[in-house]
Amino acid sequence: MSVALTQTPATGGRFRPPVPTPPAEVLQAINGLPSSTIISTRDLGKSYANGKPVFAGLKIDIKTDQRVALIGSNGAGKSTLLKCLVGLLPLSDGEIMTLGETFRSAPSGAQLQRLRRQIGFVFQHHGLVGRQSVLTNVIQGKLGLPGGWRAWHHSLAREDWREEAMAVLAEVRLADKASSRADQLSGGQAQRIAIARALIRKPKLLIADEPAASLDPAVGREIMTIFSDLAAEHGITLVYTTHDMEHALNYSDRIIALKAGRVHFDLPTPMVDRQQMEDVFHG
Ligand SMILES: Nc1ncnc2c1ncn2[C@@H]1O[C@H](COP(=O)(O)OP(=O)(O)OP(=O)(O)O)[C@@H](O)[C@H]1O
Repeated sequence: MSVALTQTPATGGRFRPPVPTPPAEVLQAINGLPSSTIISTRDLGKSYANGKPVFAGLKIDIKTDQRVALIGSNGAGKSTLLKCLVGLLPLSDGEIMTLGETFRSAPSGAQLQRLRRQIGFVFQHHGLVGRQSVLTNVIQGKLGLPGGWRAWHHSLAREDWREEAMAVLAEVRLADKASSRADQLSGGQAQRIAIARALIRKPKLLIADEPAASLDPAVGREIMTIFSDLAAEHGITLVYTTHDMEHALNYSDRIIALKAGRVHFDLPTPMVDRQQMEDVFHG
């Protein structure tokens, strides 16, 4: 415990070797977070068909309501890990518990369905249907939920879903675009709609893979602010990948760094200094 608590917070410290993860009660005391676990992994390993391990022996525990930045240089395995955690990619080794579903290799069909109902996804490319309206795109976030066939078009949707869609559009400050075609939006606006489409599922867990990577710096900061604020406001656990140090430092409660197939550090964000970050990307 003393190792973690004596780390120099924030900027400018000298490089130190990988730091052990503080115990759960220390993380909780620092962040004031509840202690229920939303994701827990044991000895997690993943190799693709070429056999080369992307990572091995990973142990990660994520508590509810945390905003977690998963960082690492290109090819470090961030996207692979994120997809494994939610059952979108099969594991090679180990075990995962996500949202109460425990699986090895891959979740069962029923587990996957339960997971998908509780998770919102946002990817680097927004994946909106360009020729459809913003309102329809947001309502399509309900696909896969009970009665989800009504989400194919806003004209089929239940009245309360249309109201929910307008409410989440207001939260991303784009209610005035509800009837615009999605292909008439800027990249930043489209990503805000993708966030609204994830939020309408009322997810417990929001997964975002490089959500700001293809946006210019100012718009990227705006998107990260929306993510971080909405997750905190709605009590949604947010796990996002980034290779932007500022996006990791400014919008998370906790940073997990992957390097050379291992967890290089796993710390509350205020305890991470810039030199440690530099070492992840350039060391
Ligand atoms: N479908 C695949 N088949 C084989 N190898 C893959 C596949 N997807 C990813 N990889 C390899 O796995 C490693 C990790 O890739 P991954 O995309 O998870 O990293 P990342 O940290 O998200 O990278 P980036 O920041 O560039 O997106 C890389 O070496 C990549 O080439």
